[in-house]
Amino acid sequence: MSETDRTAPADGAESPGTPFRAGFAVLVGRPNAGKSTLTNALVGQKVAITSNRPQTTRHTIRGIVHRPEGQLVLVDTPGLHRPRTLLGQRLNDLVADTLAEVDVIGFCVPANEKIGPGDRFIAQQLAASGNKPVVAIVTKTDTVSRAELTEQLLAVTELGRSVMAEERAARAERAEKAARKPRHRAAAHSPRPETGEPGWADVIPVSAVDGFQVEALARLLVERMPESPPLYPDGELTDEPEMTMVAELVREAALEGVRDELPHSLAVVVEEMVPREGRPADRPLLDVRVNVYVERQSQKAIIIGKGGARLREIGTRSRTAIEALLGTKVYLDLHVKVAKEWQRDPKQLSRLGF
Ligand SMILES: Nc1nc2c(ncn2[C@@H]2O[C@H](COP(=O)(O)OP(=O)(O)OP(=O)(O)O)[C@@H](O)[C@H]2O)c(=O)[nH]1
Repeated sequence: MSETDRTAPADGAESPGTPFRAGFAVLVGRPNAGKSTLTNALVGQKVAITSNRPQTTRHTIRGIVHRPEGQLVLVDTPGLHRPRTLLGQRLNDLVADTLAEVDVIGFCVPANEKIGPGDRFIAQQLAASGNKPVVAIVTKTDTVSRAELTEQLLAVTELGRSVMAEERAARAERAEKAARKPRHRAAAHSPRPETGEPGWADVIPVSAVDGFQVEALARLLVERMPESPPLYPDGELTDEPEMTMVAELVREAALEGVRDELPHSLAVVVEEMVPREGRPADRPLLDVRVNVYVERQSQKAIIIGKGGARLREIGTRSRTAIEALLGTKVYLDLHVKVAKEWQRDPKQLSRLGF
């Protein structure tokens, strides 16, 4: 892309003297914290796939928020987890890589659930991850009373204060230890002493459902971006390849109404998307071939259902969603395959795009 492509937007909406800001933000939080829904609310169009099952977002999906004063490239990550399987580890690596690349981190904590070990674990990771500002976002405020919200805001603020203070103490201790070792003495002088109250850069309550404070959050995040021309042309909402979004739609439909353990054992790969030949120009048809991978024969049976009923349902539901996404008629060819222990097999993982 040439420099001229990256200059300020043609509408000239920003006021003279105010520098345009652009950069990257990521929303993290435990599964179901409301990250995908908030991404959609900020971007203003459905790009990330939501469902009421945890862990539907395996791929990093970017939404782009355009505002007169700046541009926010939003990366939606999977939930940050304690690693259990290799897949969990991969997800965590993905999260760590993403954190290193962004300008600001939004830490989502739902208003309607007590802060748990999962939240604390993520908060500690964020504190340890270094110098990126972390904005704590209390999500789903429409589900609680004012008093409950106040209580949660205080609890989240206190969580930030405690994890940041612990991290600061740990760093000071490490520096002191290093200073006692003669060969590290020179390096021990370099870290600057940390000043100011430890804690989150900001704490903000939002509701993606009724829109409460979504604009305020967008402004707050844009303010944290570096001065920069827009990174993407106006109007571009996502740069996620269509195939990944199609895979996410099938995955979402396949997870609907099935057992809790299935989400971890399910991967969706779009093998092919090709326009059907010989169709009239005004009535195109897209052939989409998709494989759904499960780990065990028993899981395959769950997906397929009695007499293939569930698979037909999944097909219809995801085809409708894909047609809406791509704006064209779709013929969906859906297959369920068993890929044994794929969660623990690095070769299979990379074949499936993880
Ligand atoms: N009432 C209410 N529900 C919300 C809000 N935001 C999200 N939800 C619901 O909470 C559930 C989880 O939301 P997601 O956006 O999928 O959560 P997530 O953090 O992306 O979840 P993972 O993909 O599992 O990491 C869904 O059922 C949403 O409809 C909100 O502002 N208000």
